[in-house]
Amino acid sequence: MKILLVEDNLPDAVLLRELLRSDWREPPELVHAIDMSDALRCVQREAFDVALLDLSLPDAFGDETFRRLNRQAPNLPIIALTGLDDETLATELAQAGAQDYLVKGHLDAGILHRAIRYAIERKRAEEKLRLAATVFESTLEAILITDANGAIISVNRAFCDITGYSESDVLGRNPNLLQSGRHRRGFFRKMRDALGRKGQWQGETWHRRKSGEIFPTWMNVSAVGYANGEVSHYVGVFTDITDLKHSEERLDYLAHHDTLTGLPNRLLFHERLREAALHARQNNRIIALMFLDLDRFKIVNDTLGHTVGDELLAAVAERLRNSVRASDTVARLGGDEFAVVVSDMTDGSDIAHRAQKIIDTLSSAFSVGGNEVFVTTSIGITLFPNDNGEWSKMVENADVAMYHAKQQGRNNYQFYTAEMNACAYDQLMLETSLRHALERDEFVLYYQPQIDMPSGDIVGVEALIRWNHPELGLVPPNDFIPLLEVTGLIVPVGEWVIRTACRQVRTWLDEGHPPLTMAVNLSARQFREQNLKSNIAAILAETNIPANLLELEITESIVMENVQETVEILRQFKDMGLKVAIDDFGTGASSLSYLKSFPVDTLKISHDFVLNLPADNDDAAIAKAVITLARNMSLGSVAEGVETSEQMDFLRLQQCERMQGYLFSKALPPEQMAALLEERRRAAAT
Ligand SMILES: Nc1nc2c(ncn2[C@@H]2O[C@@H]3COP(=O)(O)O[C@H]4[C@@H](O)[C@H](n5cnc6c(=O)[nH]c(N)nc65)O[C@@H]4COP(=O)(O)O[C@H]3[C@H]2O)c(=O)[nH]1
Repeated sequence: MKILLVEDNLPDAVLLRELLRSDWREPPELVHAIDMSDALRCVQREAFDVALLDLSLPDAFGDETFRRLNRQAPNLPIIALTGLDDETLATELAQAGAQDYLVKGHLDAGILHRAIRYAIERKRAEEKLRLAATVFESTLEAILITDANGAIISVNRAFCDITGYSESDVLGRNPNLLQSGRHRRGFFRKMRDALGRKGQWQGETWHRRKSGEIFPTWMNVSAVGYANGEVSHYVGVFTDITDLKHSEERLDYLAHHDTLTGLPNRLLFHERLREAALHARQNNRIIALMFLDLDRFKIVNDTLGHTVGDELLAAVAERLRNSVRASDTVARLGGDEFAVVVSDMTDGSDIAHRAQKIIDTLSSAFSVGGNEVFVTTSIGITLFPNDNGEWSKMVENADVAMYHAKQQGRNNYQFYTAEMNACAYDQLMLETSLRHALERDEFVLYYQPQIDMPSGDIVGVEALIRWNHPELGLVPPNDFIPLLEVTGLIVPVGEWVIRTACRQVRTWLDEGHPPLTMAVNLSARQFREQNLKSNIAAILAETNIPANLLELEITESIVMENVQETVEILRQFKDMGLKVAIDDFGTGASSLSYLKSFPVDTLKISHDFVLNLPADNDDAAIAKAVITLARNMSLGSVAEGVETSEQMDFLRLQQCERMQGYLFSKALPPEQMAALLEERRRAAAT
């Protein structure tokens, strides 16, 4: 230990030196200064553990003596020495920072040693406190201290800066005034549990500033306890991590996206594909993966430069993004390779159509860097779960398929399996020619007579479409109606059917035949088409035929799809004066309670039930039930597919009102139907 003794009185100095040397295990090193100037020089030159300072020196007196030395050496513990026992001075000095006040006449070695030890200890403690206070105030982390009950007793400046609350706003209040309301239930319970168990909790929290703004923080809460383990305080320290979050989000975005096109990159693509496959498996859905490679990209890049190449890639990305549904993922896998994940499909029938759409979308010119550039694309397609049990195989399969597409002469798509390729090809061919069928006038309507029972008169006809394909010949409707539905072509074709059928009615009326009901089939899409009613109204006006001669046939399954909407549409038909028949009645699952609310006129018994009449008991029971039901509800009944006189007899016995089938006539082309009507007229006349 090194002590500075500042004493001008030599006998006092000798005495003090004696006292200091006695009883110490290791005698302290003593430096003696005889006045203030000497003392100031000493503290400037070297460091001391403590100073004993006489307050009456030749060049300084009283508290001024202390202040001067303290100013020069603020870290030095100073014990004042004086001959006076002056309480006022002692208090003044203690307030100014002196560690102790000793009266020279009353000193012994023990008192002196104790005073020195305490002075040094106290000074150290004071220093620590001062340091802690400085850290508390100057740190950039917000600090709040609560008592054991959670009432805030202190906050630092950073807390006020970050939260916008002043100290007086929060003193005595609970920290939950910072709560953002953004945490799930249980969050704060977990925090309390951790504090109870470990005395500490840290994690990300959302707080609310005084302004109401919510912000993220990284927070550390510690319980401060007494020796007996009881909690005395809680200390919360948090930093505002808004900026960090932004950079984190930015980094996350960069890690998952391609900077050039803004599309998901390979990493995110894999995540999305995995998610889509998982969802598909759980919900019995199908997903498709398309791999795309631009066919002539390298040439563009090499001849027009990388800047134009980059621009082209960005433009391709944009077109791709616009050609898929928002729920699908378009990703750039690198270079000129892109991928499309088509998710959530009930079947894969439409995927070839989508691939073709992408090819068409990319085939028009791109305007990049002042140039008109054309690119084509080769697409490889694979389906999950069809092609292979594992979704992880999809990338490999799509790659194989894409390679195959390249080999096939580029600008085309190929499925992973050969069967799908063949099927897609046929479908595409059919679809392409279907698109032209209407404008090329290849559709014709055939008419199948409906016979009234028991009179045997023709009271109506059902219009049945045929496609007169230049190479395939007469194509039956079941082969192309589904395709018309998928492509949306059913809407214009359906309109053509209604118009042609109504014109036919007009012609027959004009030719003097008795009015016949014209039954026309409506497909699901047509039935829910917004413009259907206005189109029908326009056609009726145009052909000038009464609405009740037009009977719209809708299958039972269509009717049951959206019952509420169905009732609404049927009511509108009714208001227009149209007739409505439920086709294939008994094959769907319509309940009687629904049937009552449907404003319909006729129930048609499906030929499936007529086929085995009267031998098949089940079919007989169904046919009988439908006819009885129709009669009880004052609806008409029509049996379809009547081929034999046994079938006819059975149905007639059940009082079926109308019949239709090969027994009477097949569906006939217009001229043959006209001839049949003419024949009937002549027969009636004779
Ligand atoms: N085995 C047998 N069959 C008979 C007999 N009598 C008639 N048929 C056939 O049974 C089908 C009756 O039409 P559908 O049940 O409405 O079933 C129709 C209808 O759902 C649909 N369809 C036909 N034309 C159109 C149309 O213009 N628009 C819409 N949306 N669908 C149509 O195509 C389906 C099939 O039509 P088609 O091939 O013309 O077949 C017709 C008809 O030719 C018979 O005695 N025995």
